[in-house]
Amino acid sequence: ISTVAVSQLGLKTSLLDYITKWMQTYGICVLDRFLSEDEGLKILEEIKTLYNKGKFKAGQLVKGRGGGSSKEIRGDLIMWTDGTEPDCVSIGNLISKMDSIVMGCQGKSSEFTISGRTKAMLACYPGNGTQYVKHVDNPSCDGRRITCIYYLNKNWDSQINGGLLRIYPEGQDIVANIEPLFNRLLLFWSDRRNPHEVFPAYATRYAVTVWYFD
Ligand SMILES: O=C(O)CNC(=O)c1n[nH]c2ccccc2c1=O
Ligand SMILES: [Fe+2]
Repeated sequence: ISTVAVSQLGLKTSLLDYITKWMQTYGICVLDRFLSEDEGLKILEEIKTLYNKGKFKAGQLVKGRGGGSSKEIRGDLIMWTDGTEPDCVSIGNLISKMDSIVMGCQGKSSEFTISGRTKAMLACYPGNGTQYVKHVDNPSCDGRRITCIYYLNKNWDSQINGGLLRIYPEGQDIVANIEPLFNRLLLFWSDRRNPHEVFPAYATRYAVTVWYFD
């Protein structure tokens, strides 16, 4: 995570200023077309391959309507990677580009005092009506400051496929409805300022999440 990476990316400070302003004003920032179409497709292919190899494990098991354990429907499925494995090269590239913008915002606002991050969590909602109930990512000051999610879902339409992310910014009577669109990057403060939920998804829904620590 170096400033050299930022300059190599040729990131104009205007992008970093844009991110900082949105994070300060709304606590949420959406960047569309974050990578090139080709890079996005490579990441999607890597994730599908990993998923089809059965490398994802149950993120949360939810009780089916029957209530009994036999009725458990599969919830979201997840896999952790630091992007250095041979079959995660494009995911590794995504992580370093996420690092470049989050670290690039260092010093632009007191809230961006970032000292590290988690590995990347690859998540798949298998499209059987799986949802993620309203929650706060970091309700207990566990150090996570920023949630950074990259979506990979081509031609997604929440009217048909569900899977909308709805954020309820604390103290505001507005909500943010975010479609999990291909090549879209989302950042938001991980703490109580941003309770959020994922509506039931009726098509396979992929995302890559990294949490940044202060
Ligand atoms: O995919 C989204 O749009 C938002 N996603 C979330 O808020 C979210 N938050 N916390 C998690 C913890 C473990 C496994 C999956 C998750 C998860 O999808
Ligand atoms: Fe979350």
